[in-house]
Amino acid sequence: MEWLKELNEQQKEAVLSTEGPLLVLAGAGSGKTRVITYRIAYILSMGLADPDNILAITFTNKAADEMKERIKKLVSTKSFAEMWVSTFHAACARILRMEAHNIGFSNNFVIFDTQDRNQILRECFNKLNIDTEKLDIRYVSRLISNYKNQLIGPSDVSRYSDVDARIIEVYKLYNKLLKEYNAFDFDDLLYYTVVLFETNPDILEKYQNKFKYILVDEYQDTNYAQFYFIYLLSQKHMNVCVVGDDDQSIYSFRGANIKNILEFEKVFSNAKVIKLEKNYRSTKTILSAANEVIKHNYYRKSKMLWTDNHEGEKIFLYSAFDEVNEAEFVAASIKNLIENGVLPSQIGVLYRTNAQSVNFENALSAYSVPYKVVGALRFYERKEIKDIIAYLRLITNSHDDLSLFRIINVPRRGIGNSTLEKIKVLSEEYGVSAYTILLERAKFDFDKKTYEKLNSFVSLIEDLKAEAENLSVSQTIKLVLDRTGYLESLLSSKSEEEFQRAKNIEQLISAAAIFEEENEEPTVQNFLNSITLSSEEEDTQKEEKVSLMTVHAAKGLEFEVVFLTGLEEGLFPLVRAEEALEAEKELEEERRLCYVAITRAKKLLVLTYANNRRVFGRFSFRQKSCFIDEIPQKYIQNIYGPITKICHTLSAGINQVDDASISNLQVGNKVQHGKFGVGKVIWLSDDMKEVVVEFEEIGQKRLLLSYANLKRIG
Ligand SMILES: Nc1ncnc2c1ncn2[C@@H]1O[C@H](COP(=O)(O)OP(=O)(O)OP(=O)(O)O)[C@@H](O)[C@H]1O
Ligand SMILES: [Mg+2]
Repeated sequence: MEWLKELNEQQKEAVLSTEGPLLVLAGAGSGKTRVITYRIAYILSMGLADPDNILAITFTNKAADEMKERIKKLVSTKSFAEMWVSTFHAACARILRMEAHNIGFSNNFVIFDTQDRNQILRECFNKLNIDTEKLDIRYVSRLISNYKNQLIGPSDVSRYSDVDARIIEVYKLYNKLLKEYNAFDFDDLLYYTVVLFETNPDILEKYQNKFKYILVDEYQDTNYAQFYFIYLLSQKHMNVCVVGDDDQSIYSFRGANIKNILEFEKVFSNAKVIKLEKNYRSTKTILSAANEVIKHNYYRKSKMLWTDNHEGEKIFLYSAFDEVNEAEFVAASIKNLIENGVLPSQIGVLYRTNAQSVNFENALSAYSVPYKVVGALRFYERKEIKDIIAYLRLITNSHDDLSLFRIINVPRRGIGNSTLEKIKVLSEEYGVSAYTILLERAKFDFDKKTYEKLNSFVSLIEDLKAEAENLSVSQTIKLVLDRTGYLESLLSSKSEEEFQRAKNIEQLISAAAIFEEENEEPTVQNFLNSITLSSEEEDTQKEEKVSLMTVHAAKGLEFEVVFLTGLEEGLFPLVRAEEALEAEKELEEERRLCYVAITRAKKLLVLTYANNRRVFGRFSFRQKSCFIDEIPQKYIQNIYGPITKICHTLSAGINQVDDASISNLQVGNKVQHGKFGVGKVIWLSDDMKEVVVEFEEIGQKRLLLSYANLKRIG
């Protein structure tokens, strides 16, 4: 285990203290995620447990994949597929796939996403004759979600809060419908897993025995249901290790409860607590700025965080005329950084709200900079993809009415609204699924024409069901496309939009093929499971692209260069400082968000704000964010144009060379660059900061060594 040397003393202690409850409470970039990764590797290497005895929880699916990859690099010859490294949701879905029949669902349930949920809620409002003008669906949606996160069922609500009786009615009906559809929403996955454990002690015991070691990353953002899930599971072996940072708790609006981390020692008596104080990620300047900002929060455990890293460049501050100019500045600067060898994937553009992305998208396109918007326009939420998925869902679970109504007339089959209404009414009257009504269609008085149409729809679905049994996921999708004429109807249209849709479907088939390769049990059902869970974040592409994302989505990530944008009062912080007396807690959460944002940057942090911004199409005058003023002036350098013009300043600030293979680079070495390909070093500056490479394809380029991510290959 040579790699234990890659840990400092405190990290090593956290990795080696495998038995008993452990809390690692530490600031950003101090190696918490590394501790979890190495701890798993250590447990496996020491033979303390098999991969299937481990449950590790990460905040996103992407983080789970990365963690698995890293563990594989540290330990070899183990059956990794058995190891549970996933989000809470995915872990619960996996348990319910095997156990849901114990609580009145069937194991082939479907998972409804947020859109599905709102549609079902609309249905509930209709049925209960509630006016959506008077009661906001999104409000009720959030409320129900909050209840579930706190493990409060419909019949318990009135005990906990003084809530409108209609909301309780909606909650009850909503749950009833989901059960009829044999579906869970995201919150249900946790809620019902806990219900399962509480009502079936033998099943709980089975999983308690199985998971000898439990590890949770980003513990500060767990909600009550998640805490309780971990609590129940860990009661047998008590080997539960959680890592987190109270300063980075940013999901309270989704029910996350910071108490979980602050009271860990109370709940798990004898818990060991380890603090990590050394930051490995950021320059001294960036870390100091982050420390200064977070110091303004009153409700926090004070922490020390220091770094051995270089002073680094000052933090750049750009004051833009308006949001268009801000985006232009960011795009021009990025273009220049990339030309100087910074990999696009090492650049992050962060903003407070999703709506801000559009300006950056436009500007980056204009500068031909490749980018991806992380977390927005989710692939699996596009219409055509949802249509095909609805077919797959219906094939695996014909009681899924939501999917049935989605596609019964897609592509058009001439089944009119009045027929659909009639089917709905009948299914309610008889208390069966809509598909059952279709199967029994002869018993009801559909007119002849409609009857024929229903006939052919049912035989289509029945044929698909029968044939799909022996097919892989991608083959099943192709079968659906073929039999329904879905793709044909898109391709026959000449519009660009339809063409794009066809392209997206192609991508879905590729995604299915990848799924088949990577999974042990690549059934259609497992595929559906995995995509519904990953659609909350989208990052299937691994190409070289600049990342645009909200600060929330950036949690746990790191970039060489971070642009933190829209730093204006009323935007970031989203609450106004002067209203902060009552909104004190909200302002503190905004400040934690700002702390998360700043600490994503390794070498360079660029802050921007606009003096004018169009809000609902109208120009409004903006004031710069109070957070900017919380960073001492000595760390800040105002700049007045794109980073282009001051590239040499930038290079002067970057005197750190990361990669050992590059640190003793010499003229004549062969190197590889992410974008420019293979080349030969023909000049090196005395201070080893700059290098000129003769690339085979594009000729000479002058690069900043610490940014260029060159790999020596000869
Ligand atoms: N002992 C170490 N030696 C060298 N590099 C380290 C060490 N520990 C952590 N790092 C590096 O520091 C960076 C931050 O580590 P990591 O992401 O684990 O921190 P974290 O505490 O989880 O951060 P966050 O709070 O943002 O989630 C990573 O690039 C990691 O590889
Ligand atoms: Mg982390």
